[in-house]
Amino acid sequence: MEKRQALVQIKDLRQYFDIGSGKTVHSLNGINLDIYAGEALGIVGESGCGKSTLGKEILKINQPTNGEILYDGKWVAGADYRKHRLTHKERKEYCKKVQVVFQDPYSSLNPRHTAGKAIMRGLKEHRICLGKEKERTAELFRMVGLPEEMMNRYPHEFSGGQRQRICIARALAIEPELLICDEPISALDVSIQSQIINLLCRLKEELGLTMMFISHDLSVVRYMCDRVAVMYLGSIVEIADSEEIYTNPRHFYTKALLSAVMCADPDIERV
Ligand SMILES: Nc1ncnc2c1ncn2[C@@H]1O[C@H](COP(=O)(O)OP(=O)(O)OP(=O)(O)O)[C@@H](O)[C@H]1O
Repeated sequence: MEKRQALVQIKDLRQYFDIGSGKTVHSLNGINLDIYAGEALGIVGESGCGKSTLGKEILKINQPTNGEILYDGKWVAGADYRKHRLTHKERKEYCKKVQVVFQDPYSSLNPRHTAGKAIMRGLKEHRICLGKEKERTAELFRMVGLPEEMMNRYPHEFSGGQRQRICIARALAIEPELLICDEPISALDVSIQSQIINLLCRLKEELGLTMMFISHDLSVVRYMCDRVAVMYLGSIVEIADSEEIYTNPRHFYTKALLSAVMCADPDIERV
């Protein structure tokens, strides 16, 4: 069978942070990972194992210490950035293809901008629906389950769940191919977490999105994702289809994660 090319190819990615006094944090220790078009890939692992750092590498927020990231077969990020330098246009095109929804919807929104403006800015920046930004914003509001009349409200006038819906609409406004969701429900009230999960599942299907879903909530990942990568101390220790991971975990850390909550071994030196 012909091997399909991944949408995102991550090759030997390392991220070391110099934190002063001669100390270095090894956040990513040689990640090799493929993300396929149309799939929902879960990234799980306990706090501090490098999940968000991995997302930030794909978003080009961090500059990797080693390794590279290819998107659609083309270099987009890596340690060797001098050799591959992206033009402004290429960088902008890439940023359009990959969008993010962060954990805290409140700090993700500018308190001085109405929800409508937050979305219209992105449309204007990327010249999407030129001249019809307002109509498109209203459509995006409806798409995420908010009445369009709410466009003129400010972030503090929304509930946490509604704010996260605005952040999702803002990300989708740019018409991304890959949506990185970094703990999108962990700051929300338990009662509305499932609403946001259902919304993300529906939008993924409707829009044919590829999704990277970062979470420490294993049940949510099982529900949402086709495949799951388990991270431990900056490395991926196991990756498999969701059901396989949950019914037949192979790595000791995956088993531990599933059976209970386990602390990282304090004897393993990270710093
Ligand atoms: N810019 C930075 N400078 C220094 N250290 C950093 C930086 N970013 C991340 N780290 C460190 O890298 C490690 C991994 O952090 P990361 O945020 O990726 O973990 P995580 O798995 O997403 O955790 P959580 O689930 O709590 O969000 C942590 O030890 C963190 O302190």
